[in-house]
Amino acid sequence: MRIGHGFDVHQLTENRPLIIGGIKIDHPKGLMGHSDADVLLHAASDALLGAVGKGDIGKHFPDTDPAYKGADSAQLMREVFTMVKKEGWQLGNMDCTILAEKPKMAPYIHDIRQSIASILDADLTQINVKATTTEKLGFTGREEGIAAHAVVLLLPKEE
Ligand SMILES: Nc1ccn([C@@H]2O[C@H](COP(=O)(O)O)[C@@H](O)[C@H]2O)c(=O)n1
Ligand SMILES: C[C@@]1(CO)OP(=O)(O)OP(=O)(O)OC[C@H]1O
Repeated sequence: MRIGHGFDVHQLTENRPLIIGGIKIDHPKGLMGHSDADVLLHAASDALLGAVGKGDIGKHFPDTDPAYKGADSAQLMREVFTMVKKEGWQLGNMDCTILAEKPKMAPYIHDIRQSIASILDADLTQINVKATTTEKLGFTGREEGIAAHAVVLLLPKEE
């Protein structure tokens, strides 16, 4: 088995949609980035790449490449998971944490889990997503940005 961890941060800004885990969230600000800035899918993709020793998404989809301007992070994660499967691995489970003072993520958690499960061709029970504030402390507490962590366990693919 293999384990991987991913972490990502994006700055909150006006005039951008807020997309987390492939789901559009109702909020006056969105995340800034070269792609759609989906902080959770970036952390999850990095966890998958970490587990198979293949670097991070910035290495595979550089933020200097115009091809990835406005990119759909769900599509990038599908490509990452294809690499994982080619290496002979299947998903065991994934656990994610979103760090955000606002908005309240609870109403979106089920949809986000479903969205990640669909990208990874997984059962809902293999994907856990949770959120925490940082009690108004730090850049997330000041609502300057949102961060996400993800941990993944991979198992050898059955023949
Ligand atoms: N953006 C967030 C942050 C937290 N939650 C939920 O609220 C609970 C309490 O958060 P604390 O930071 O005070 O521990 C947390 O366990 C989450 O269920 C949320 O939905 N959205
Ligand atoms: C997703 C990519 C795509 O160019 O760009 P960003 O949206 O800037 O995201 P980040 O996590 O800063 O870097 C990873 C890049 O691969």
